[in-house]
Amino acid sequence: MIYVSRLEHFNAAHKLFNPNWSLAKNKEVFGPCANTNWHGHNYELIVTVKGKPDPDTGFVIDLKKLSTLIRTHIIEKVDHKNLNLDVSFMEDKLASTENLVVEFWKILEPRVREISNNIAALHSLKLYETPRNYVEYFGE
Ligand SMILES: Nc1nc2c(c(=O)[nH]1)N=C([C@H](O)[C@H](O)COP(=O)(O)OP(=O)(O)OP(=O)(O)O)CN2
Repeated sequence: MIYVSRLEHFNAAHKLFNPNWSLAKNKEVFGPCANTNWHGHNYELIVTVKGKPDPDTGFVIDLKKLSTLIRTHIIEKVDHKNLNLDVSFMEDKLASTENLVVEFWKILEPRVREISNNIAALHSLKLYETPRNYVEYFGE
């Protein structure tokens, strides 16, 4: 099994805010991340796909196609956006890195199979919110 990865980038604004709590409790739990007027991050998304190389191409997946897929279905939806206000798949969800990566998985998983003619499968997503904070998701 070979693991093939593509790195993409976006920046976005958000705040961590639980609408069921008071502002004071949100500030206590989330600190500056609950800032009323938002804050921003430069996110890095690493998409890893697994499979066996196609004997005709030597590719598990064409990385150009994978990049186009990620850009079309994820990056264009979130880049230079407010994750709390502008992104339909984050509606009614806390804009944490964990919740983002789960929504990204739901979007990418079936499409990776489709563009690879079922040769490849999504293996993991790694999302950096800051250079020191990241989450990984394997779809379980
Ligand atoms: N489990 C999670 N914890 C936190 C998340 C998250 O998405 N999942 N998010 C945040 C804040 O949004 C943000 O990441 C915090 O930013 P910041 O404190 O600037 O990030 P760093 O830790 O990298 O900065 P330092 O300079 O190292 O303090 C908080 N928690």
